[in-house]
Amino acid sequence: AHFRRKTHNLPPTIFPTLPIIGHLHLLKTPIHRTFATISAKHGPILVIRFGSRRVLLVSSPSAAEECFTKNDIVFANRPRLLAGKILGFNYTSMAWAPYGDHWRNLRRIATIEIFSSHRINNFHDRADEGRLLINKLVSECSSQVNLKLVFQELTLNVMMRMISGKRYFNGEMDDKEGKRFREIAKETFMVAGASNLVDHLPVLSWFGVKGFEKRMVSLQKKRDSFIQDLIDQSRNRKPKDIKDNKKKTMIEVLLVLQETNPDYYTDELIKSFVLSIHNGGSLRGSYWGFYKNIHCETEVLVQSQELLTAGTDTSSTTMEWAFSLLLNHPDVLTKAQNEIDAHMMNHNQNRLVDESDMASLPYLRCILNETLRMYPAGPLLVPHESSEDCMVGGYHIPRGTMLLVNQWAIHHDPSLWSEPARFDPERFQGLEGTRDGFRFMAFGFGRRSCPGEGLAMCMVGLTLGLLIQCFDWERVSEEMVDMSEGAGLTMPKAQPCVAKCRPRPTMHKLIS
Ligand code: HEM
Repeated sequence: AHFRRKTHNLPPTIFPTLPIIGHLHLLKTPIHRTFATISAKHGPILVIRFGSRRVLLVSSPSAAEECFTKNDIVFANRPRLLAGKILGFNYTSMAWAPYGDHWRNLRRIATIEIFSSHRINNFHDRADEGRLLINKLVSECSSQVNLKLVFQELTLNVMMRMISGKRYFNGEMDDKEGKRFREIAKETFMVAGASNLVDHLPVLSWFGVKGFEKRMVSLQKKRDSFIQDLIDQSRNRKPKDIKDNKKKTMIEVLLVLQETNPDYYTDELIKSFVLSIHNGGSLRGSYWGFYKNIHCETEVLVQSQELLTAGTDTSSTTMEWAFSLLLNHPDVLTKAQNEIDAHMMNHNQNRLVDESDMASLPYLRCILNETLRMYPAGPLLVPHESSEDCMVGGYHIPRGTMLLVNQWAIHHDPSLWSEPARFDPERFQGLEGTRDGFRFMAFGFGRRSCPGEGLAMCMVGLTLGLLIQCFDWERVSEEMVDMSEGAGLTMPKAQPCVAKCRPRPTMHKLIS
């Protein structure tokens, strides 16, 4: 059943709404699919309840457009969820900060000091990580390659090199510090796994919730002290690095700012900044735990996020989906290989692709866009919250409403895409960039959209380009790669992508 509350002109809702938990009982994983089914039945603008929290669920381009254009400032706030309090440094990190001066300043620093193309180009070498990856694959080629691990380690190395100049996987850092980092990463996975409780909602007890909170707090302490150590080390190294402007790490950039304004650029701020950057896309939560929190208020939604694995999570998951699609569509893989070969031939060059080639490889970009359409790493974006009353689709939306934009539903709407379930990179031919109005926006839109977009596209594009250029790839058996989505809000693959590769004969010289 479905009705409209004419009196207040609120959007339609759905029945039944249960006491305390609201509509939480309806939520089955993968949650973006459940929401898409609900919206297809009841409409693209709906109000549902997560316990006491009012949630606006939007799943059409025109409604999304209204939220992120005329109402962009109103929705630029974030809801205060438990994870934001604990992992988001009491709501001071970029992703969790309420809309206001502090958030604006973080975004401004990030835009200029971290994500400007000048900085992205000068941060510690992603191409170098690419080459190390090729070496690793050449030596592992005889056996099957677990691409999930390969991509996770690569993106962790890239992000940590950018942040602190260090790499922690495969190589030099097999010391105490590397071990500590890898342990934190592992624990993050465990906490993430343990808290994926949506299936067990009815049996959750207050103790379960408290136990989880305790684990998050303890994990956060370890991350905090890890980053503090990195800051202290950088502080000791600083004078000589400052001169070498090009090779400054992110921590060093922030330490220079600390000198000019120590009261604002405290170590706390640097830590929250580092973690929210590192956290990258996973702010939307690599998973959400929904619980019935009987004890406290009637707050029932807890969004959790990974930190140390997370900035990497969105990018590495995107790489994994892209590669799985390519393994299942060898014709597309060959076409991408031909494009890279032709590009090199046209320029009379015999070298590995680098980021500067990306603009000349439109088909590779189509593959990325089509991957992000089918498997957007933030299928529901990150939750927003309205800071004032506003109107969407002619409905009245009260202040304090949490906004979820189901971009997965928009990306799979058959009235917007022909055969949405088909992998068809050609459909993006001619599109420059990563946005197609409001029907395709894998990085969000407006003030709160992803600041890491440029970096992510470089990192994912370069990695795929190198692997396609250097190796021939095959599935491990006749069977197609399993494409099921695991439980979680960053759209993880249920099964890790495993493949076989062989260096291409024409590339032997270059990669040996
Ligand atoms: C393929 C990779 C990625 C995808 C698909 C992605 C997507 C997104 C999306 C959909 C949002 C939420 C937008 C909204 O709230 O409406 C977001 C936010 C964010 N992303 Fe990304 N992202 C990716 C990679 C990264 C990387 C590599 C970084 C950092 C290095 C990053 C940093 C952030 C931050 C800090 C926010 C929060 C911004 C704010 O609240 O002001 N992302 N991302």
